[in-house]
Amino acid sequence: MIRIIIHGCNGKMGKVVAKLAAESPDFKIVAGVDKNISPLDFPVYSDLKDVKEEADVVIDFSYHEAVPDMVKAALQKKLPVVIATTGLSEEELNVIKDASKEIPIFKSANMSLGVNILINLVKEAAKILQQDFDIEIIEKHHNMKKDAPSGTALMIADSINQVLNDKKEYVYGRHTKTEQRKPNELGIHAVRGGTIVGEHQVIFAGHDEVITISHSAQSREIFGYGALQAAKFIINQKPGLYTMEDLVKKG
Ligand SMILES: NC(=O)c1ccc[n+]([C@@H]2O[C@H](COP(=O)([O-])OP(=O)(O)OC[C@H]3O[C@@H](n4cnc5c(N)ncnc54)[C@H](O)[C@@H]3O)[C@@H](O)[C@H]2O)c1
Ligand SMILES: O=C(O)C1=N[C@H](C(=O)O)CCC1
Repeated sequence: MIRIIIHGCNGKMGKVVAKLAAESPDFKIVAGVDKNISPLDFPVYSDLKDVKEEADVVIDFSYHEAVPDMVKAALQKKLPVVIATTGLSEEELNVIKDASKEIPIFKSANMSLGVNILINLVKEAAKILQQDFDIEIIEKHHNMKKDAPSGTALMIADSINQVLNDKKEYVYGRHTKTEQRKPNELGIHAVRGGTIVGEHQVIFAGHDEVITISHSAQSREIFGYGALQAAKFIINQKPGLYTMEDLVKKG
């Protein structure tokens, strides 16, 4: 049985992870950490460094500013970490990279299998269509989401640039009255409203034809399930920074 500490346990995703873990014989939540220490079915602390329970892994769905201290505490405790939180700054990402020299860290802006398959399809399409098609990404999420654009939209954009030798320049939420679109632009647009779980559309627009590759999350459970699979994977790895690609490759 894998013993888990949930960082961000009182949030929407923290609660989904706790529910899925409680339904499985493979996982046990031994403690939670949140700045909101409302009681749950397991002990809740305000800081990972104060957690007394023995654990095998930390799963983090919290807020970008909370991630560096969480990673430093995991490093002290020599605990592997699964990071799902998005909106991380360069500085925060560097803390993760440094820590991954000493502990195994899994990080993905989208824990669903479907989005990771979408990324493979988008990379292939981008290679084939790069000359004649403009690429734009539209993402839609619920009105409680703090970061925009989504971590997933940025991950998709980066994967396109990876196969196109960094030739795309990101343009966020385009608004102009004087300038037309340049061919090297990659537009990224964020919509926020209601309870939308997560929608990503990658649009390849050519002359008189449009190809759209899209993913629609129908529940938060797909992210929670993916995070638990990532926890199972990361506890057996050497120190390093791992992604969904490593998990999918392993099968
Ligand atoms: N990678 C994925 O598949 C995926 C899926 C869904 C959400 N997310 C990301 O996960 C994060 C959380 O999403 P959510 O919808 O659960 O948000 P949420 O706001 O519902 O929950 C975040 C929780 O973190 C807690 N928190 C905030 N600051 C903290 C701090 N300094 N220390 C400890 N706890 C703190 C909050 O109190 C809250 O309970 C977001 O960044 C979101 O984009 C990622
Ligand atoms: O609900 C959120 O917040 C989500 N965030 C991730 C992102 O920013 O890409 C994944 C989808 C849900």
